Amino acid sequence: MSGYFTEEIPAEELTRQMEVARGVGDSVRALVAATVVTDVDEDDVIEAQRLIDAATAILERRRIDSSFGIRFNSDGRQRNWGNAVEGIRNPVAPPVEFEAGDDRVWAEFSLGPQYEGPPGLVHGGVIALILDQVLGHAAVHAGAPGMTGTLSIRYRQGTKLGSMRTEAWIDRTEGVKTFAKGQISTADGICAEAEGIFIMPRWARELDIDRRSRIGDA
Ligand SMILES: CCCCCCCCCC(=O)SCCNC(=O)CCNC(=O)[C@H](O)C(C)(C)COP(=O)(O)OP(=O)(O)OC[C@H]1O[C@@H](n2cnc3c(N)ncnc32)[C@H](O)[C@@H]1OP(=O)(O)O
Repeated sequence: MSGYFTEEIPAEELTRQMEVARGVGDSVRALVAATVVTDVDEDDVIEAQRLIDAATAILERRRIDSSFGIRFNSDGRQRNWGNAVEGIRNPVAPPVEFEAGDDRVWAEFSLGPQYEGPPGLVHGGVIALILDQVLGHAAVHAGAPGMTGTLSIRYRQGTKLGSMRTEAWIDRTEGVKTFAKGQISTADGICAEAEGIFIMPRWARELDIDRRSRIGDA
C-alpha cells in the first residue's frame, strides 16, 4: 500500500523541522479559531483575508504531489503530519498527542470553537474522529494494529468545548480482529464511550512482521 515512506533525516534536523511544522500548524489553528469567533469590522476581515491569501500563495510555491502519508525516520520517530487527529502541521487536527502506559493509551487536549456542533458542545462527528484514533492507537500499542472495521459510539452527555481527556484499551483479540474500548471525558464525567473492531487487512497479512506493524500507524 502506498503512502508509507522510509527516510533518513538526522535526529537534530528532524527536531528542528518538527518545531517549524508545529509552529505553522499552531498559527493556522489559531487563525481558524479566530476566524470563527472574530467580531472585528468587515474592513478588518477583508484585510485579514488578503494576508491569508498571500500566506497561502507562499506555501503553494512548492508542494508534494500526494497527501503527506506516514514517514518513518531511521531514529525511530515517525512523521504523520497530515493526520486529521495527530498531525502537527494539519490545522484540522487539535492536535491530540497520545501517551502510552502498560495497558492503555490516553491524551489530554482541548477543542476550540471550530469543533462546535450543538451550541457550546463538540460535534458528534469530531467525537467519533478522536475515538477512532485513540482506539486505533490502543490496538497499535498492544501490537495488534488494524484498520477500523466497525466503530460504535454511545454519546452519554454533551461534550463541552474546552479541556478533555480520552483513553482507550484493548478488550480482546480474535485472530486478525482487535476489539478496543475507550471514552472521552470532561470535568462533567464520561461524555462518550466507544467500542471498535480493528482488522489487519487481507493485503497486510501477507507482509513481513516489521512492515505489518506499521499498518495501524496513521
Ligand atoms: C500510532 C498511530 C495510531 C493510528 C490509529 C489509527 C486509527 C484510525 C484508523 C482509521 O481511520 S482506518 C480508516 C477507516 N477504515 C477503513 O477505511 C477500513 C475499510 N475497510 C477495509 O479495509 C476492509 O473492509 C477491512 C480491512 C476492514 C476488512 O477487510 P478484509 O478483507 O481484511 O476482511 P476479511 O473479509 O478477510 O475478514 C476478516 C475478519 O474480519 C471480519 N470483518 C470484516 N470486515 C469487518 C467489519 N467491517 N467489521 C467487523 N468485522 C469485520 C470478518 O468477518 C472476518 O472475521 P473472522 O476472522 O472471524 O471470519
